[in-house]
Amino acid sequence: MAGPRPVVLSGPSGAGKSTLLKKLMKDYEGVFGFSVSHTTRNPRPGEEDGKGLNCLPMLLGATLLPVADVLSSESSEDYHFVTREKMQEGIDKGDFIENAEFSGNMYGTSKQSIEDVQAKNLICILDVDIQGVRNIKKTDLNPIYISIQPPSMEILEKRLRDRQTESEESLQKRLEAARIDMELSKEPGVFDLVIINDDLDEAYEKLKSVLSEEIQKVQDAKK
Ligand SMILES: Nc1ncnc2c1ncn2[C@@H]1O[C@H](COP(=O)(O)OP(=O)(O)OP(=O)(O)O)[C@@H](O)[C@H]1O
Ligand SMILES: Nc1nc2c(ncn2[C@@H]2O[C@H](COP(=O)(O)O)[C@@H](O)[C@H]2O)c(=O)[nH]1
Repeated sequence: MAGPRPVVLSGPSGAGKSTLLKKLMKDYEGVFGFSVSHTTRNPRPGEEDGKGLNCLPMLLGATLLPVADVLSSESSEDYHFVTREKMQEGIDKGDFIENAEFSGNMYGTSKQSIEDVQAKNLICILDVDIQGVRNIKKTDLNPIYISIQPPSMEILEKRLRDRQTESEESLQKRLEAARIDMELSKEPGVFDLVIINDDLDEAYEKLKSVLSEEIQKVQDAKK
């Protein structure tokens, strides 16, 4: 039997992808698994190497962190943090389904990260930029494509500044990429759904609604 369809979440940095994802994974434990990407960017405070929310029970078991502490952390979906050399080596070997340069760093989805989630029959979530969306469209992954967009550039900038994770240089690069992303997301047929993340609860309801069929499949399979 075919497993649940994967989900690609895309949209400008700071639009709220991780925030929505964190809620989803908390509300539907054992339904979703995060595809942990590789990146050459430096870890932010609190980010751990190789941690995805699908690893939450293991993480809690290993470190006895209270669930609330883990779920309230800014980073819900950390990366495999690697050097450029290591990343390029993996790309050359064909280990990645897609990879891209974003804001001065390399990012990529390894085939292994998707297989790890799909082996557990979970809905595999990929958080990728617009280049990732384009490249995944050339594969046979067949995900549901969802774009999370901010209400405006001004609000996006405020959210990114308030998050306090970026240097001014990185912030400016992300805003530039956001302008392109916001234009491309308007192209018909690129995304199955574009959600404007203004009111968080409303955006979350829309996200849950578009995923309800796949959620049901996983829940039924567990019965
Ligand atoms: N609807 C909302 N209203 C107000 N603030 C929000 C909303 N959604 C998210 N935020 C805040 O905006 C900031 C950016 O959100 P988040 O980190 O989830 O973005 P992101 O799309 O995952 O970014 P990145 O791609 O850089 O990881 C966070 O500090 C978050 O708390
Ligand atoms: N093409 C890919 N894009 C990715 C991947 N993992 C994350 N991303 C995107 O990068 C930016 C910045 O992320 P941040 O964690 O540094 O804020 C964001 O838009 C993500 O969607 C990936 O594997 N491939």
